[in-house]
Amino acid sequence: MTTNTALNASLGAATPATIALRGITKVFATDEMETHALRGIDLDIYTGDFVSICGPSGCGKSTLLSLLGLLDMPTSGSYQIEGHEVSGLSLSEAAYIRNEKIGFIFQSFNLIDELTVFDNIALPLRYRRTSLPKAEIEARVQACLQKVDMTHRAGHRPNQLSGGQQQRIAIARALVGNPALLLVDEPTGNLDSKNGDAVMEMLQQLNNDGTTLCMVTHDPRYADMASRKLHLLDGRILDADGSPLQQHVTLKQVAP
Ligand SMILES: Nc1ncnc2c1ncn2[C@@H]1O[C@H](COP(=O)(O)OP(=O)(O)OP(=O)(O)O)[C@@H](O)[C@H]1O
Repeated sequence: MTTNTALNASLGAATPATIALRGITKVFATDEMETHALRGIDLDIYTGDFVSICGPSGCGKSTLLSLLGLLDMPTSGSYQIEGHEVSGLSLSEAAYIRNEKIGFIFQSFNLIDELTVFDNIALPLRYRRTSLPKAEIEARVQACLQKVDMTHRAGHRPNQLSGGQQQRIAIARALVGNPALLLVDEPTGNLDSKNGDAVMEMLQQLNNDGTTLCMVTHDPRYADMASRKLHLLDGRILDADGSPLQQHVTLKQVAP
């Protein structure tokens, strides 16, 4: 612990949020119309949180996840990751931060069938600006394969695996870069209930072990597994569940 950290801890100072959104809006404009997909989102996510995002079709869930993942930029507002403003980054800077800080798990597993399971998981590390030694890549991939209990399938191709197994490989790929935030979009959408439950148990375990998660889901059972539930309607956060356990997640209702 550094001197400053120790001092802050002893003074009970608030830890800065890993993710801090302030007044985030997103407008999609065409010649004919403007769609206000997000209308002022304030949200703090701290290390170790598990946040779920629910809401009806078209309320802005995917848009919010895209902004959090730096796949798109807000129309206005501030977005900080670990204290660094990222809302105005160029495409290449955004790609760099995304690869270093954020892991993605999608409904469709988005694995590459031409590569082995091992190489799929190693891919984010191979795209890093600073290349890692081969031995470190090997060690990290093996550790992630172990986490998802898929070591025995390292040499297989994704299309030789079941859907549940493919999602576990996608989870390993998302984890391999030690992301500050794991963004999860309908992780069980392509799975039967047994495999869906197994994937959710795995995500819950990762969160118990310290991984920070933000997940979009339509399934209320899975949303309830989160430590904090966000409800979106028409581009606004409606309410928080008020759980006393997670008071460090700050949600604000934003006036129209
Ligand atoms: N690229 C785009 N261009 C124009 N409008 C868009 C674009 N992407 C999203 N929208 C609009 O923004 C609003 C929010 O869309 P978004 O995909 O975030 O909703 P969602 O809550 O994820 O919906 P679903 O649950 O159906 O996936 C919708 O009205 C949608 O039509």
